[in-house]
Amino acid sequence: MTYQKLTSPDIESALEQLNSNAASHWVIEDSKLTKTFEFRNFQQAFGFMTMCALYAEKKDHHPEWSNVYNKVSVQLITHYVAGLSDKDFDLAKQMDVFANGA
Ligand SMILES: C[C@H](O)[C@H](O)[C@H]1CNC2=NC(N)=NC(=O)C2=N1
Repeated sequence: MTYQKLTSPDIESALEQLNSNAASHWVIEDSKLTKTFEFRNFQQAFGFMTMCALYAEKKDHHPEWSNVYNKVSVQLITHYVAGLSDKDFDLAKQMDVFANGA
């Protein structure tokens, strides 16, 4: 996994692939890969965040996010390249896996 900045066409195809998975609605906002996850309650939301946090630390790639009760708003960007990289799409995909299992 590299810190290579993705070009616009790269991002388009990576986004299409990511959103082809069930119930996934990632969008690009302010050049960041974003999604708001909604859970049954705070416990489910925080469980999701815990799993993501451990994964993010292992991968050394961290989300910008905020939580209000059952909602977790996520913004992914690779600061190192001031844009998106494969690392953002890898983390997004894994977040979808954790959310569906929550
Ligand atoms: C030193 C360390 O590898 C870097 O600061 C990592 C840590 N986590 C990171 N997370 C994100 N989202 N972008 C980065 O550029 C980044 N850089």
